[in-house]
Amino acid sequence: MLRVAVPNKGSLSESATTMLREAGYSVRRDAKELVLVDADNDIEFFYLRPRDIAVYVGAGTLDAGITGRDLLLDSGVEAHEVLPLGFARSTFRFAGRAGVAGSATDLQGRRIATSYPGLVRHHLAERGVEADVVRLDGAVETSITLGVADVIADVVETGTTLRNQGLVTFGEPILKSEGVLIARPDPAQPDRLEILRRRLSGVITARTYVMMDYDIRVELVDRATRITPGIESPTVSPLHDEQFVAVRAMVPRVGMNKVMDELYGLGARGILVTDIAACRL
Ligand SMILES: Nc1ncnc2c1ncn2[C@@H]1O[C@H](COP(=O)(O)OP(=O)(O)OP(=O)(O)O)[C@@H](O)[C@H]1O
Ligand SMILES: O=P(O)(O)OC[C@H]1O[C@H](OP(=O)(O)OP(=O)(O)O)[C@H](O)[C@@H]1O
Ligand SMILES: [Mg+2]
Repeated sequence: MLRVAVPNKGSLSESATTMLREAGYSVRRDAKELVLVDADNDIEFFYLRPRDIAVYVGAGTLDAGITGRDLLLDSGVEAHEVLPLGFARSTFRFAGRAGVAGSATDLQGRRIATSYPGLVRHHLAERGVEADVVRLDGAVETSITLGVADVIADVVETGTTLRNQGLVTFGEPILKSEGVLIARPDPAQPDRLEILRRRLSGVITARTYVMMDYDIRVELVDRATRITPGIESPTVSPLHDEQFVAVRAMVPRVGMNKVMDELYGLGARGILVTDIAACRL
């Protein structure tokens, strides 16, 4: 049985659970449930604190887990990203009062508050900067007002929290993060892990693409399929009226209306879009 860690709280939790449900796995119904066996799929889920997940996977106690890229790198454990999952997207950045610093190299001897000391120390060490890293659990943005730090390094999504504290980012982003599936470099059950990876990847594809169908005159089918090339190649089927064919192709959800406009302009009719419930490419 594959043993997999799932975030039980925070920004990753709901999206991770939704993705597992869409991938056909059982998910817990009660937030007090910490372990869930999905016997049908030969998998056992452990609901853990997001920060602890990389630790369990790195130690080999669990085969795989869903966590944030920033949390994985901060932990410094020997586990690697198997699949980026596209949710809980954020950047990890330095911030402070306007003008306090322009880049990481201005931070020599300064106090930096963060919940990700491993990530920050590594970033500074790479640049030969020695600074005083102050580890805090959260609400890091307040630490400057309260006088325990000169700058912070924290997760930024919309930037609202920073703005509310009168802070601005500076320097290059330290990291771009999102939810990721992680595993040991030499997983104990590679075949089972691959099934999990493929199922989650299928959910991402099903969310990213729609299925588009339309009818087009035979002589225009080459031009039409250049607009909708599909993944491998579009399906072209004969119609009862031999002057027309039906075309079916996967199209990126983003921009699908533009594609429909172009097809209609070319003469396609009966253009239909349907959601993809699940897929394996
Ligand atoms: N506002 C946010 N937008 C997107 N991702 C976020 C945000 N805040 C945290 N994250 C991501 O969530 C993960 C952190 O997990 P954590 O449990 O600390 O989440 P959290 O939302 O900060 O939880 P908590 O409510 O306990 O503070 C990291 O991968 C981080 O990048
Ligand atoms: O750029 P924004 O959209 O404002 O989001 C970023 C904020 O969200 C997270 O905080 P969270 O709410 O998890 O609180 P925490 O600091 O206690 O973890 C993160 O630590 C930032 O503070
Ligand atoms: Mg938080």
